[in-house]
Amino acid sequence: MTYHPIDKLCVVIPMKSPQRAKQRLANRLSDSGREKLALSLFDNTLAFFQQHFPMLDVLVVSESLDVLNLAQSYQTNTLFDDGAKGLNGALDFACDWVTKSGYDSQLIVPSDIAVLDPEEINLLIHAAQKAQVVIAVAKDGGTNALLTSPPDAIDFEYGKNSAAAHKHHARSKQLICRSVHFTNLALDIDHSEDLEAAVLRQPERFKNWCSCFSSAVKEHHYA
Ligand SMILES: Nc1nc2c(ncn2[C@@H]2O[C@H](COP(=O)(O)OP(=O)(O)OP(=O)(O)O)[C@@H](O)[C@H]2O)c(=O)[nH]1
Ligand SMILES: O=C(O)[C@H](O)COP(=O)(O)O
Repeated sequence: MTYHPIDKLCVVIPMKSPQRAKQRLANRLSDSGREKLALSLFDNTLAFFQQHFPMLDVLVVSESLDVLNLAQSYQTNTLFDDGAKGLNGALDFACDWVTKSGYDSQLIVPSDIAVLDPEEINLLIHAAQKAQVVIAVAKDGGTNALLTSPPDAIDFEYGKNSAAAHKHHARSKQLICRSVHFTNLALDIDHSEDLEAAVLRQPERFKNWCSCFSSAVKEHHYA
């Protein structure tokens, strides 16, 4: 098995405009609730990398100037993408920036992971020493982290069952690919059940969105 050292790594965080985020929660949260949830998860992601991985450069790609301003307050690099080509288009644009800026590797982390765990990120980076593509699989078969060396090792195909699609791309290019299943990294917040799972892990942090929870969860945690 080839040893593939990680030298210069850039973390890429895509974030759509909060106004159009968390659509799958539209039947459970008000518009301002969805916006606040998206921004709170994004802010938590920025704070996490600043606190636990200050040695890593971060790039935020978004069509929202408010999002890019918030990112700059955490001293990240920022890239405006108009969002016309969706998540994959924004990531192609970001990947181009990362490659041209001389990074050897890229770690894409969406801005809606409920609980980020430094140990899991360290394991992911460690796995990339022996694989050009490392995929942290989401609870629904999506891709919740994607570490590629070089950054443009594979095409991005985020969407339904993207973990399998990314694995397929890596295999078809004869790249070494590792899929990992981490408890925290698997939980991005898409549906109300995901918020319920998040509250079991961090009740205080997620209590503001309890209007979204089933009454059983509310009674159990906030009686
Ligand atoms: N820059 C950018 N980021 C995006 C775009 N679409 C999605 N994202 C980000 O990609 C990650 C995964 O997004 P999704 O789960 O598809 O979208 P979401 O807003 O979290 O939820 P839904 O609206 O319910 O799909 C989140 O960090 C989003 O903010 C886009 O068009 N541009
Ligand atoms: O992981 C993906 O491919 C996209 O982010 C969509 O997946 P999701 O349904 O888990 O958000």
